[in-house]
Amino acid sequence: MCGILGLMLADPKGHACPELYEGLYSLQHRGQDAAGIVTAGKRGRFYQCKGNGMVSDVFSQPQLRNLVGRMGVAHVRYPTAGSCANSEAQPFYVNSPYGLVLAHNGNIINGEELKHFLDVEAHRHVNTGSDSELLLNIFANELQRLDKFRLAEDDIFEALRGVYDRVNGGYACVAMIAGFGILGFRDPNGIRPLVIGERDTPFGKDYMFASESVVFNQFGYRKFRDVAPGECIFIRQANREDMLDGNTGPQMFCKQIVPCKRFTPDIFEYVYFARPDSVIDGLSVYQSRLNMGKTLAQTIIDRFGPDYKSKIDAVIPVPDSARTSALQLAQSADLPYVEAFIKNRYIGRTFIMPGQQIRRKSVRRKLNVQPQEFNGKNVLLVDDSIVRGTTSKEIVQMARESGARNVYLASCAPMITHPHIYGIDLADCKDLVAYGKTEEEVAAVIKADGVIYQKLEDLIASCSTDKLKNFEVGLFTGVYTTGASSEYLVHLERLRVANQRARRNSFAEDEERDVPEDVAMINVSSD
Ligand SMILES: O=P(O)(O)OC[C@H]1O[C@H](OP(=O)(O)OP(=O)(O)O)[C@H](O)[C@@H]1O
Ligand SMILES: NC(=O)CC[C@H](N)C(=O)O
Ligand SMILES: [Mg+2]
Repeated sequence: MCGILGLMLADPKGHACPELYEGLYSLQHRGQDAAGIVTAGKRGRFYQCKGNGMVSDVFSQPQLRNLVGRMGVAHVRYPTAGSCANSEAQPFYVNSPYGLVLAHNGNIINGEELKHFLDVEAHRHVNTGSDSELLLNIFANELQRLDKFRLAEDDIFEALRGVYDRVNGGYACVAMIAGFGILGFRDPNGIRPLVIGERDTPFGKDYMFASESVVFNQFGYRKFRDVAPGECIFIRQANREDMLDGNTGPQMFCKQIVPCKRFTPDIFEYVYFARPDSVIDGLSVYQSRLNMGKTLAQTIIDRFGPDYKSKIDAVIPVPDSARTSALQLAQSADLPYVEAFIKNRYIGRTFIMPGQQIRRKSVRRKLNVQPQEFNGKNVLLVDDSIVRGTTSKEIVQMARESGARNVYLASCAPMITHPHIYGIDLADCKDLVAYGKTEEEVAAVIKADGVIYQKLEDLIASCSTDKLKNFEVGLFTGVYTTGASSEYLVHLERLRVANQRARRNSFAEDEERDVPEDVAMINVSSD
């Protein structure tokens, strides 16, 4: 679950960079490993700054000033394929044809096949282990095949048809074509989210693509909608004919490239990935989390029986993501809600940090207790999900150290027993605390007096609307929207184990230990 942005300003003298940079801060929760911005200047030249680190680490003011031009794309990365090397920071660039840049959120599940095709048939050089670079090269190859001196909108749509034919997985992408425009497209199942917003200006409309609608609020993009599964939206810079017609602003073209296969957005966006103030596929993430709290309250009442109030003295959220649901749970069950874990606002999300040791340490650095809220009490801790159990083990222990009598843990998500192939970097399903276990066994591992999970049907009901009925829920069931062969799952596991080893050794690829990783065009980040 990376975060992506694309921006085209109507003002020909405008600069997209400041808004892209600010926008990345609103998507920082989607990826903390790397960040990047590429803009296109007036003469079609690209300017880039990217590298490993948080948004605040990667960009300096002088570097940002060098990112000129009214259109650009940007990315924050949480690696799910390839490695954590600097050179895999996005957006990616290829010079041929036309000059292309792409930023991708998702995971491609037929990467090996694509790599073979690009090598043997398309003869395109791929420089990293990133699936996003494969995707960009597939797009480039499809454009190349059209063999046009200058592109028209329909050529882009035609090329994308080829991309949809070849690429399998979950993907939401924004791309930029030098001197021409920006585009956004989404996989045919709508697994990964993408929204487009527009804003009126004296020069025409500004257009912005974003992983989450939260970005639009801060910049005044009042009108926005989801990119449909299988749809591409292309925003073209005004050309000579437009100008002659008096249209100086960018022009928007929408095309359903392939029919929507099965509309199955990733339910984990609602559980954890997204910010509560975003709206994804028409459903407010905040509302879905309130719903989860309500249904989970009922499961808890059923579990503890009619005298549940005598068994639970306080409902305590595990900051940050569980807050909304926990508050609703407490209200629905008429139990006191207590903010007894205090979060250090300067520590990022621990789950998406690379490496188990740093994750474990960070839970303690991130969360601290108000001991009087635990002392002598029976507490119900509420988290949005229990994945590896890193957070749960620590917080249960912290509650006990503060004198809690009984410590129960409730999860807004059901038991996570399978890999999340489109968004979570998990090497092995044995790393999942619930893998092959019952609720009682999970409770024993995390040393809680009881663990209560949301039922899958309740989670689905919490996220369902008139238009949203089906979801990608493979991490709970092992059945994935796009299918996933056992070979792919083994491949993914091997890749991620290798990455974990590389991270431990703090370099990306054994044989390239002494080699500067970044082979890139004007890389302002290393200037
Ligand atoms: O069982 P685990 O492997 O620990 O993973 C689950 C935990 O990780 C996430 O928190 P995180 O700190 O990443 O983000 P948050 O501040 O948004 O809750 C999630 O909200 C759970 O608390
Ligand atoms: N989390 C993501 O969306 C990751 C995108 C891509 N698979 C990468 O690893 O860079
Ligand atoms: Mg959390």
